[in-house]
Amino acid sequence: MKLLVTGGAGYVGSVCTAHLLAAGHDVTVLDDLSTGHRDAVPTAAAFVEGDVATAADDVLNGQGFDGVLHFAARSLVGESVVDPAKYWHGNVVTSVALLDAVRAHRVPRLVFSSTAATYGEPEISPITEDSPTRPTNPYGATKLAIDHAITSYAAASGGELGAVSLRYFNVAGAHRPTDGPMLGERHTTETHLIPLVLQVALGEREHVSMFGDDWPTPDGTCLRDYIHVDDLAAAHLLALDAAGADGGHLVCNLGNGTGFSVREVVEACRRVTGHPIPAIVAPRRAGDPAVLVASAERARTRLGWAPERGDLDGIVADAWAFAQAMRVGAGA
Ligand SMILES: NC(=O)c1ccc[n+]([C@@H]2O[C@H](COP(=O)([O-])OP(=O)(O)OC[C@H]3O[C@@H](n4cnc5c(N)ncnc54)[C@H](O)[C@@H]3O)[C@@H](O)[C@H]2O)c1
Ligand SMILES: O=c1ccn([C@@H]2O[C@H](COP(=O)(O)OP(=O)(O)O[C@H]3O[C@H](CO)[C@@H](O)[C@H](O)[C@H]3O)[C@@H](O)[C@H]2O)c(=O)[nH]1
Repeated sequence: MKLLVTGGAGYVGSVCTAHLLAAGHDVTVLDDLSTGHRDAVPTAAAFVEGDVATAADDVLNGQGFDGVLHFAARSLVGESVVDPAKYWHGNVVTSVALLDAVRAHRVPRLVFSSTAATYGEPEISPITEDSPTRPTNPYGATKLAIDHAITSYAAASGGELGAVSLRYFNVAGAHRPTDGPMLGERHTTETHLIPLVLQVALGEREHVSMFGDDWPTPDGTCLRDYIHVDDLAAAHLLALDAAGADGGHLVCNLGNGTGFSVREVVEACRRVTGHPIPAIVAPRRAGDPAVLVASAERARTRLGWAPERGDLDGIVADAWAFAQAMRVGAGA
């Protein structure tokens, strides 16, 4: 298929681009490099530097694209609380402009990066797609708004547009291609647990802070469902097929269905790196739910997806290999 990948210079988008290319698809990446990296775009992909809000229409015009995978977004929870305009414009306004371009140029498939943050504090665990959606921060609210917009555009298309929203839980790990450099998480402003813990092992920070040890969980630290980025990419390939099948809008969670605590993640990082990784207990982080674990039953039944890389040490080992490769690449 001829595919447009927005945000393909970012963490998840670059790994998915590598998988799409390996599966034989023809990929164009559209990215404004606001948080992404030009050298993360696999060389076999075409690259257009630009803002999705203003450039997507031109890129799609008359080119016969078979599908769009929309990863481009602002995605820092804390930043969304202090600067909501950046999120309502950068995520919602941008995505509506993309939907208009998809409709105008009759692109038949859309796969969207949604998030577990659309659910907010869950009432039951694991979280199914029928759980209440009550986001606790603007980031989650903007992603939920985009999901609603996609539902209405798909419904109004008379079957011309089929869409799948994939609600990722905690994406982690890195991609080891058979050729080319590793692809992984390389955020200038890093807030995610695993890369932060690994920065301690690299000697880039003295300790990791565990945000709260008095949560209602077995060891008092938060539980999250960590999913390997390669498993996530595999789901995108399946979602492309599903989006083309019968129009409409399908929403699927992507996670392993197992929660690991912050303490367990730190211990896994100690095992994998051999570094003692000092950890201190810090106050709770505002907006954090105690437990976020996915039921991915719908992705299994509707997409035929089965994650294969759920082992926490394996996920951390790939993230560690990537972190070390980046350090060597930077001349450290
Ligand atoms: N990483 C996770 O754990 C996680 C979890 C749930 C959902 N998601 C979603 O997955 C997607 C990818 O996340 P990521 O971690 O790879 O983030 P990322 O910041 O690494 O990648 C986002 C990419 O989009 C680009 N971009 C942003 N706004 C743009 C715009 N208006 N026009 C063109 N390019 C633009 C950035 O330059 C970057 O390359 C996001 O939509 C995010 O909300 C991520
Ligand atoms: O220095 C740190 C960083 C994080 N944490 C904790 O580690 C867990 C995971 O945090 P983080 O890696 O920041 O991910 P989340 O806040 O769970 O959010 C991610 O996972 C969500 C789905 O579960 C997605 O919606 C979001 O987009 C994505 O950023 C949380 O309990 C944090 O409180 C710490 O204790 N110390």
